Amino acid sequence: MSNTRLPAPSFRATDFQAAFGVSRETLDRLAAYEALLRKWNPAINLVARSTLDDVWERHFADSAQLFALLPEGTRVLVDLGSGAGFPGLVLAILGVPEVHLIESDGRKAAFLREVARVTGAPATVHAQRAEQAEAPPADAVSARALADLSALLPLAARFLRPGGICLFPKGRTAADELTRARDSWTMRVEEFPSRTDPSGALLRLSEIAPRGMQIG
Ligand SMILES: C[S@@+](CC[C@H](N)C(=O)[O-])C[C@H]1O[C@@H](n2cnc3c(N)ncnc32)[C@H](O)[C@@H]1O
Repeated sequence: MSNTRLPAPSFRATDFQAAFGVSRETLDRLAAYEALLRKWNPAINLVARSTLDDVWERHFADSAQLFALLPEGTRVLVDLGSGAGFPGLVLAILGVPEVHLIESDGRKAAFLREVARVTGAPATVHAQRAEQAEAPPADAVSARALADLSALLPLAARFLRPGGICLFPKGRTAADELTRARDSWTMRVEEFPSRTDPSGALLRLSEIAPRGMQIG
């Protein structure tokens, strides 16, 4: 995918295509996803109504920008607290081969299954809490807007293979969350600017281990 800056405002499908260089087929799958989101949202509140007219930027582009941060050869991605599918389901549509979406709300999980069915995305939905769900060892774990880093890391550690990485988009609290998390965890931290949230940061964490334990 190319890495041009996002145009604004009124960011639409054509802008998404220009920004990420995706194929016509991928764009069509995302358009089908958007249509389902609009259809289901009034009944089950998948995303804030105020963001529905801005899905291509606030949700699709915000998720898609993580694709370029995945290590080469990433096969299995586990997305925690997927909600309406951000970022995990977008990353499956963009080409991650095996994505596991973990979402404890049964109605949201049903929506995720329907989007995966309609778009053919390689996503398996687990209608369970992340504390209980099982998935194959993950090359990468993602989560957006689920929890503070100190709560996220033990959840992510349940799924990560040795040497796996975490991708967490964070808002302006990123630095404070990192400081607190470092009390209990050692990790390599890389921070990238968010292309959709000027006050946010994309955290890529690797070499993650509880303090006092050797890295696997
Ligand atoms: C604030 S929403 C964020 C959804 C999505 N990641 C996004 O950014 O749009 C958090 C989601 O996580 C789910 N959730 C909360 N705790 C969870 C847990 N322990 N395991 C799995 N899902 C959980 C909620 O049902 C909700 O859909």
